[in-house]
Amino acid sequence: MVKRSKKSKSNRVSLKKKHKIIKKVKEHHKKKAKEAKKLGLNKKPKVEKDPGIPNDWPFKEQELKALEIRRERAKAELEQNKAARKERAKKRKLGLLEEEDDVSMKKESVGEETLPVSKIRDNSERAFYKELVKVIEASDVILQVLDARDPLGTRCSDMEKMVMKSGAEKRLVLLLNKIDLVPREAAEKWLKYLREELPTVAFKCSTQEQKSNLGWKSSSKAGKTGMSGNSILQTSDCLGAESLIKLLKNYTRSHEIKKSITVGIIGLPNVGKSSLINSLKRSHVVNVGATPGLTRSLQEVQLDRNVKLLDCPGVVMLRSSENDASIALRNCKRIEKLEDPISPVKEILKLCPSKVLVTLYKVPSFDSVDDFLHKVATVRGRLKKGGIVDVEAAARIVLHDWNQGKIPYFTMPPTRTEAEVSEAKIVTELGKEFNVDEVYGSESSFIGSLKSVNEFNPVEVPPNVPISFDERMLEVHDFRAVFVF
Ligand SMILES: Nc1nc2c(ncn2[C@@H]2O[C@H](COP(=O)(O)OP(=O)(O)OP(=O)(O)O)[C@@H](O)[C@H]2O)c(=O)[nH]1
Repeated sequence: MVKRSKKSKSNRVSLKKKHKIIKKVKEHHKKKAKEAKKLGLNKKPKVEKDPGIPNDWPFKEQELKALEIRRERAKAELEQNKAARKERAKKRKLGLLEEEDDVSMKKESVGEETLPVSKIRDNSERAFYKELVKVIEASDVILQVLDARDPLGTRCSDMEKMVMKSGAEKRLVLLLNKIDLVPREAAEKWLKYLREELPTVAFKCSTQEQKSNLGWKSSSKAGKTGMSGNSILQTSDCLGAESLIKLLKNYTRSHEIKKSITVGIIGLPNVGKSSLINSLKRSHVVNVGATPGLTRSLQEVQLDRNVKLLDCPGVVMLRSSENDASIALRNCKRIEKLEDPISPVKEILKLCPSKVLVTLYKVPSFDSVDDFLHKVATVRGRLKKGGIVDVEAAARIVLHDWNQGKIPYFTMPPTRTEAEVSEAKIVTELGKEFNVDEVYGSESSFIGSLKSVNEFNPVEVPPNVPISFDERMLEVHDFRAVFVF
């Protein structure tokens, strides 16, 4: 055996000693386990076994059958709920289900009497209408946002009447939004036309995605640097914010007694009300999206010490009896909810030269709306099960493009009749309150730098007439009656 040096500090031991230790530890554990067993310490608690139905019970057979039926029923109910959930999720994905429908489902589950879906939608539209009334009531200045592509078609005469009726001290201002989508000639003519009736400002909302620090393009810079039409169209910055704020400040100053004002923002769905608020606030404070009806209730945003903004939902019951397609083309209905998306596309084909659509969708020439949609569906790969082309999906794509400005179009103001000319008056007093000359002067620079018709060849379409509310809603809600809350 190797003798260990007395100086060595190593812990190495001989194998004999190591095995002896292992053996001892094993014996110790064994002894402990034996003792624990004796005391009953490591016994697992016994699970009470279900004795089941005693064999000698006379009704055992019937009871087993009833049990089986109950089990089957519970299983079927689970399956049913699962299928209903799947169906609802599918509908929600397609945008066919509203929150109210969910509410009705919940009510159904607790056994309450439920309303038909159409009635629920009616009620939701009335709720939006009530929000609109609240916004008008609470505001000093009401900004009606119009889509510059079709300002008359996105004007709502009933909303304007509501403002007029709600008080002599309320002021209505028009805001021509999305000017980046129209040629300079149209923007200028529309501004002149609308300014004959009401103070009107031109605007382009910021379309930036970031949460804060949304850009503003100063109107003076746009003019001085001679920004080309191209750069104006490409910039995602907001244009016209300075002029609008100047206009509001002028109004605040002209009413010395009143230091702060509330500005209600109203307009048809999708004209850009929420985008306007975000652009002014320079951050995403309210939700924005290409879906009409995104804003569902009144929202308050404090712009600064003197100005409070109120965002209003745009969906109200609109008179759609004469032409559903025209409502769809004004971007007032959810495209996913349209029962017939093909009719509005038919209208688009009537308005647009086929050359424009062939180039835009990269399809061969077509001879009918069905042919066009078949070709679009094939090019875009919209196929149903079994490889059948999905014409409706193609129609929805075209409608989206129309509403988002991918199919460029614009309108020109109609010539006023003699009666209208005498009616249309520049409300000089109103103009003074807002000091419009100063404001209009500052915005002319960026209007001048918009693209001209020849530069991007948009399609000129006839302007629509202003839209009204559905009479059914007006019957129920007399304006004065609704103002009493
Ligand atoms: N090109 C362009 N698009 C804009 C402009 N302003 C808004 N949009 C787009 O228009 C769509 C609708 O904007 P929203 O601000 O959600 O419209 P809204 O009026 O609040 O809509 P509702 O909530 O349905 O009442 C969005 O896709 C915006 O990006 C603009 O000045 N130019």
